[in-house]
Amino acid sequence: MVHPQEVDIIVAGGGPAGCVVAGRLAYADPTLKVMLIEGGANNRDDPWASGILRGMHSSPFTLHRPGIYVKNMQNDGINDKATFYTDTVASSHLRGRKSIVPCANILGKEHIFEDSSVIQLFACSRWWKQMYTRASASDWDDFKTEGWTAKDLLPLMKRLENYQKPSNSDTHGYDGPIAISNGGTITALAQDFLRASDAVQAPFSDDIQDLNTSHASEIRVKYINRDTGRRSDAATAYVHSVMDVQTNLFLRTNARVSRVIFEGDKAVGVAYVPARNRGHAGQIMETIVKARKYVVVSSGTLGTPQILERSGVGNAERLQKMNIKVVSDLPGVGENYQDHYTTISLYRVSNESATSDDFLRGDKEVQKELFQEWEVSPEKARLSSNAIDAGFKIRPTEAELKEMGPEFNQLWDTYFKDKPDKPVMFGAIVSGAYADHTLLPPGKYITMYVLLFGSSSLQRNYRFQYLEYPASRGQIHIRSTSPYVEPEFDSGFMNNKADFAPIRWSYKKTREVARRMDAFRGELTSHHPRFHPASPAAAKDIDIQTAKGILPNAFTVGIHMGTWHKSGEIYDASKVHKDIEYSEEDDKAIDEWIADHVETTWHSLGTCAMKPREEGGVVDGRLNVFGTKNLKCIDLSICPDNLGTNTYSSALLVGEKGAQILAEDLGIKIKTPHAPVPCAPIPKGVPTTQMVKNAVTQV
Ligand SMILES: Cc1cc2nc3c(=O)[nH]c(=O)nc-3n(C[C@H](O)[C@H](O)[C@H](O)COP(=O)(O)OP(=O)(O)OC[C@H]3O[C@@H](n4cnc5c(N)ncnc54)[C@H](O)[C@@H]3O)c2cc1C
Repeated sequence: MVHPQEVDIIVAGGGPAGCVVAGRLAYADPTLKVMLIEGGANNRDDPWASGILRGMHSSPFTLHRPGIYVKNMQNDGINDKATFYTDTVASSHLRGRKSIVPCANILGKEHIFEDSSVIQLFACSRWWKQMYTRASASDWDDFKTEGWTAKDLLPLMKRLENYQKPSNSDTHGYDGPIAISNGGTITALAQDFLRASDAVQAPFSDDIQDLNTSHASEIRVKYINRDTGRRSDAATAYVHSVMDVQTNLFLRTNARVSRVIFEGDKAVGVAYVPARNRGHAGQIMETIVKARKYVVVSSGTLGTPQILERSGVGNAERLQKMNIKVVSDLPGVGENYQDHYTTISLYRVSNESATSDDFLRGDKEVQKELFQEWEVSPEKARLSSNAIDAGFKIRPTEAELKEMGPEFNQLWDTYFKDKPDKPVMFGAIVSGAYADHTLLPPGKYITMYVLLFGSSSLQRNYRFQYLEYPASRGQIHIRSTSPYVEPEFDSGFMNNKADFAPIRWSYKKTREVARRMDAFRGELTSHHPRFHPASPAAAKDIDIQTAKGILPNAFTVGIHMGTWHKSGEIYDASKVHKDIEYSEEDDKAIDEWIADHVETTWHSLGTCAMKPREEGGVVDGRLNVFGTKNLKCIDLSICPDNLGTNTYSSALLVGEKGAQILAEDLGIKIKTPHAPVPCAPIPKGVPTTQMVKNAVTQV
């Protein structure tokens, strides 16, 4: 079908929030013409976008299979499912290193990763993209905006979920389009992790995503449909579902929105360009689409401010330097960038442990077995999970707080202390090495993945932090009117020395958990701090007995670097572990390791903040861009404050809230339940893209 040149609503950007807005509005009113314009490819029928629907017989790698996610994270110059934003500014505390923030570039954005729901960890966006966590109630209350408290938002949180796990909490929804479950098989290592977590005072809970729990462990919950074993992504759930049953939702992919078109201060359409500028002798060839009612910019924390600036909405002085006509002078556009920190450390586990290592290494026999398992019973297959099956949220104890120093304690007192629902750290176990397997010795691994919410540099919209650490605010701005020119990006990453303390704490804490696991067989020394060899804290690698089990016929086990490797102790099931004691020198080694390896967590938010205009705000509580008409921003860029969570659920929620607001403005009603989500099982010979839930039974 030829797309119309004029519609009622244009949604620019098909990440999770954009998919929700476009799908909800189009389904609410079949007479409303909605166009969704996405810079990346369509995830439907892409065998490598984990999370999509696809014929089951075309390739052993067809992937809506959550276990394949890592491939979408490769920064190899070929993978175009992600955009990699590199800091323009090197961090003063990372020994001059620049950080990279990946961002999905595909419909449903997952989570090219974390949607970037298609990419999420192992599923959408970042390999973590499949991970379901939710912000604490007080995170939303902290927005201090009418209509945005946790209580206001709870019905919308429920509306988006098809929560498939038993729970005693009444905060979940059960007939929404996004399926949430534990995924397929839960590894034995996850249970081992939970027992060990309990030993470090992080007790088990059946639901730590209830908006209030901040210190407990759980079996991890993911954006995976329990019945089909497939990734549950926003594009499939909200957009493809509507396009299967109605004709008023127009999807344009591989199209980059260059700017919003204004008549005076009224948004009346957008101009877009091809995603790749390879034709027309490099000239910029724009296509214009008109919007009769609204233009919604949903291009994410990194994309939305760039579109606004190219359209004349931003800091007037900055725009005038590029000869851009100013529509609204909003100095807050592109400012207030926030994120989270992440570190990972690798541990050896027993040779009998079930991990994803052989599969990820490319062992053909193992791959065949796992793919076959998925074909036969995807609902319980190992590939119907990202192998991140357990995790915890925690807060530091009094003693730990003391050790973390005065700077962190200042943040604690201001931000965390009186809000007991806020965790400081989220930790999880990956049953396998999240690492390049060509660089690892043979054997079985677990990865301890840490996500840190309690940092000063990245939670910089607290007034005391502004005052105290003005250099640490992140920002993203255009350098040119061309949509093809990379922006100027300063994530503000690790520009505050105080951030080392909580990251150091999180390394020590997860190390104690790993050491208490039954499967623990040592630390992969290359993935730990370089402690002095004589320090009692020095990492110890695999014990000789386990090493011999890996290569029983080898002659070199135990020989290393012209000397003998520092072997770990042989496993002793009855051993009572004492916490490792660290000297000042050990802490220094940890800090150097942090400086070299800490990364952002791809939880970008805040660059078009919802707060009063005089405080640098860009949108009001109804998501209208100040100084314009018929223009809204609906994505995580609108968050004025940080959210202590993997942010996909929040992006979906902001999408639901935005759809609700627009429906009210338009005088229409959101329909629930949403259109039937295309789903498996897919009978042989039936084109999968046409399948909807009801049709399955008719075949
Ligand atoms: C690799 C990775 C893994 C992740 N894993 C998880 C996870 O496991 N769990 C979790 O909760 N969160 C995860 N996240 C975070 C989560 O994906 C994001 O918070 C969420 O996607 C943000 O949604 P959004 O709608 O605000 O914007 P985005 O997801 O950024 O979507 C914006 C969309 O707009 C498109 N776009 C940008 N500019 C333009 C333009 N000019 N024209 C047209 N289109 C444009 C982009 O291609 C993108 O599809 C992950 C993120 C990444 C990057």
